[in-house]
Amino acid sequence: MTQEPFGARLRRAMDTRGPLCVGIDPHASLLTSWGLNDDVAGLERFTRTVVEALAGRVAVLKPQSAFFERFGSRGIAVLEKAVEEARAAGALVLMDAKRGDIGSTMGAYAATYLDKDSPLFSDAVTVSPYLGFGSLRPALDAAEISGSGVFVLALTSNPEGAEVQRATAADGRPLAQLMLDHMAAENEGATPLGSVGAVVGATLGDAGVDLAINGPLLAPGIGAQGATPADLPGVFGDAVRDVLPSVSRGVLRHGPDAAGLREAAERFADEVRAAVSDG
Ligand SMILES: O=C(O)c1cc(=O)[nH]c(=O)n1[C@@H]1O[C@H](COP(=O)(O)O)[C@@H](O)[C@H]1O
Repeated sequence: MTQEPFGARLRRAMDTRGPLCVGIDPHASLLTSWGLNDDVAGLERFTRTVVEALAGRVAVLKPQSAFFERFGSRGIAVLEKAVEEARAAGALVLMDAKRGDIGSTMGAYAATYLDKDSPLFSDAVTVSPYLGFGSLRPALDAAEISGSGVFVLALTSNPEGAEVQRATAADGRPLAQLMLDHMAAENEGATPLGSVGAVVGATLGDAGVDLAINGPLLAPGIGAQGATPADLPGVFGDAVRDVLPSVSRGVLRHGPDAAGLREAAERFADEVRAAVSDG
């Protein structure tokens, strides 16, 4: 059976479960504050708690691969299990791996995250286009085949990003705009939403670029990095309805209590709904 495209599945998940992505970022400091050891057993317990509390409720879970990779193969095994269990509970899994390389190597990353037969197969993956948008072609093609999605960095939430992303490209456009225009071309004609998303930080004040890519806009930076759901209309303007806000530490700090995690996620989703309907 052909998988329904990611954009359509995401739109439905956001409508039914609420417009929120919760990041699974097992920082050493969070493991400690949850009363866990900073080891594989702690990682496993932390991840299982988040998945059990939230995978049946939130639209998207976004594990940050680095926090699992730092434990080597046993950390990756925890990540594989989390992806499988979160998807089985109905959450879409966005693997935050931020991969980017020459096209031939990008093919191997695509096989890792976007091929149905891979143990790390996810609903979507984050990638960097700053080796040239065309270097992402293997990932874009693999996503189309498996009905998965690709989130491409455009304007990241960190202040250092601007020196690259707002630099002027050869044709006079800001580099981020050039990338967004490539994304819009990939999503042309898709309904209700394309499967190529952009990453645009919620911390930016006013994005200052044209965000009409007909695809989802992942907005990290809410919570620990200082942005709030109320900032979203100012950053995204008319595109705010396609925004998928992402929160990691702002939710995770309410663990290990499952009810605390759920309440925090619900509160953020409610605040996002209110901000979007006012915006
Ligand atoms: O792609 C991302 O998710 C991402 C892009 C970006 O521009 N900024 C950003 O913070 N992120 C990720 O989003 C998460 C933010 O975590 P918190 O600041 O704890 O909510 C981290 O996993 C970051 O790696």
